[in-house]
Amino acid sequence: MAELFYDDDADLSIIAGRKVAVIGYGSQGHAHALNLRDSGVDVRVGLREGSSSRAKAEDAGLQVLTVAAATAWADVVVILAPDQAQRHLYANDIAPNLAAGSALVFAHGFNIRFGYITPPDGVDVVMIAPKGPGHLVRREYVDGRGVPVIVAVEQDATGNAWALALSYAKAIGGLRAAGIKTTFTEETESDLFGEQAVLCGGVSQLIQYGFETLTEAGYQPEVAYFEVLHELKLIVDLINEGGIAKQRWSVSDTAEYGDYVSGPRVIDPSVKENMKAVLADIQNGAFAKRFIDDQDAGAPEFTALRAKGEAHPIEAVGRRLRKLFAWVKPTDSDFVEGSAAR
Ligand SMILES: NC(=O)C1=CN([C@@H]2O[C@H](COP(=O)(O)OP(=O)(O)OC[C@H]3O[C@@H](n4cnc5c(N)ncnc54)[C@H](OP(=O)(O)O)[C@@H]3O)[C@@H](O)[C@H]2O)C=CC1
Ligand SMILES: CC[C@](O)(C(C)=O)C(=O)O
Ligand SMILES: [Mg+2]
Ligand SMILES: [Mg+2]
Repeated sequence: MAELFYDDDADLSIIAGRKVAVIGYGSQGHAHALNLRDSGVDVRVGLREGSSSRAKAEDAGLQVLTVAAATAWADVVVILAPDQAQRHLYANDIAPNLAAGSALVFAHGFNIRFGYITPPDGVDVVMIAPKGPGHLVRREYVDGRGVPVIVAVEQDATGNAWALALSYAKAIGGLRAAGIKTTFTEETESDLFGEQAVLCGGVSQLIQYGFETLTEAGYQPEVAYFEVLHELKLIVDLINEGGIAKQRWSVSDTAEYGDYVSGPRVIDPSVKENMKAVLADIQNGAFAKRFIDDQDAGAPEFTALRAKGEAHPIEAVGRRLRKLFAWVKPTDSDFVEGSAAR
C-alpha cells in the first residue's frame, strides 16, 4: 500500500518560514504562487526579461523579479517553467545564484530523471506533483479543496527535505485531498505514460476517431460532438466518483452491455501492445530525446502537430456549440478559444 499524507502530517510553519521563488507563472506557476501566498508564505515570482506573464503576476499582487534575482533572494526555488525551458534557465540563471542549503522544487521529474539538470550536492531536491492541471490546483484551493499530489525527495542535503516537501504540499492545498509518496523516476515515467497513452493522447485520438466515424457516416457534426466529446465529462465524473463500476451502474443496461462487447473490439489487445511500446520509449529516454531535440531545433514537429490538432473539424463545431451553451461559463480568462495561446 502506498504511503499517504494528509494535512495533519505536515507542518505549515516550515514553508511559511522560508523565502520561496516561483520561477514561471503559467498553469502550475500561478497556482502554486497564489496558493502559497494565500497560505501565508513569502513568495516572489521569477520571470525572464520582457515576460508576457509579468502583468498577470503583478495584477495578482505578487512581486516579480528576474529569474536570477528571485533565485538569489530565495532559499526555496520552485521551477515551474515548461520542461523544455528548465535546463537553460537552470544553467544560466538558477545554478549560479543557488545558495547551499536551499531547496529546489519541481512539479514533474522530467529534467532530473533524464539528466538535463544535475543539482549540486548541498541542496535539497524535492517534487510536489499535482495530479491535475494548474488551473484546477488554484480553483480547488479557492473552493476550500485541493488537487491530490505525489511527493518525492531526490536529494536530502539538509535532513529536512521530507518535512519541507510535505509543508509545501500542504500550502498549495494538495494534502487537503491526499499526498502519495513516490520517487522522481516513478512520477516521471508514470506521468508521461498517463498523459500520452490515456489522459491526453489516448482520449484525444479516441474522441477524434469517434467524431470522424459518425460524421463520415452522415450523422450531423453537432450530434456527433455531443455524443463523443461533451458527454465524456459527465461519464468521467461518474468514473472519478466511483470507478468504472459506478459509471456502469448509472448508464442504461443497453449501454453497459455495449461497453462489455464493443469496448474490447475498439480498444483491442493490440492497443495494450502499443501502450507497452510507448512506455518503453519513455523508460529508455527515446521520447524525452525526441521532444528535446525538436525543441532545440525550434519545435518544427511540435508546431506542425499543434496546428494539425487545432484544424480538426471537431474544434470548430465545438467552438460554435459552446457559445450556445447557457451553462458553460469560461473560468480561465487566459485561455483563448481557437488559438494555441497559453
Ligand atoms: N500544466 C500542468 O497542469 C502541469 C504541469 N506540471 C509540470 O509543471 C511544470 C510547469 O508546467 P506548466 O505550468 O504547464 O508550464 P507553462 O507552459 O504553463 O509555463 C509558462 C510559464 O513559464 C514561462 N516560460 C516559458 N518559457 C520560458 C523560458 N524559455 N524561460 C523562462 N520562462 C519561460 C512563461 O513565461 P513567459 O510569459 O515569459 O513565456 C510562463 O510564465 C512542468 O514541469 C510540468 O511538467 C505538472 C503537473 C501538471
Ligand atoms: C495530464 C497532463 C499533465 O501530466 C497533468 C495536468 O498532470 C501535464 O503534464 O500537464
Ligand atoms: Mg500529470
Ligand atoms: Mg505531465
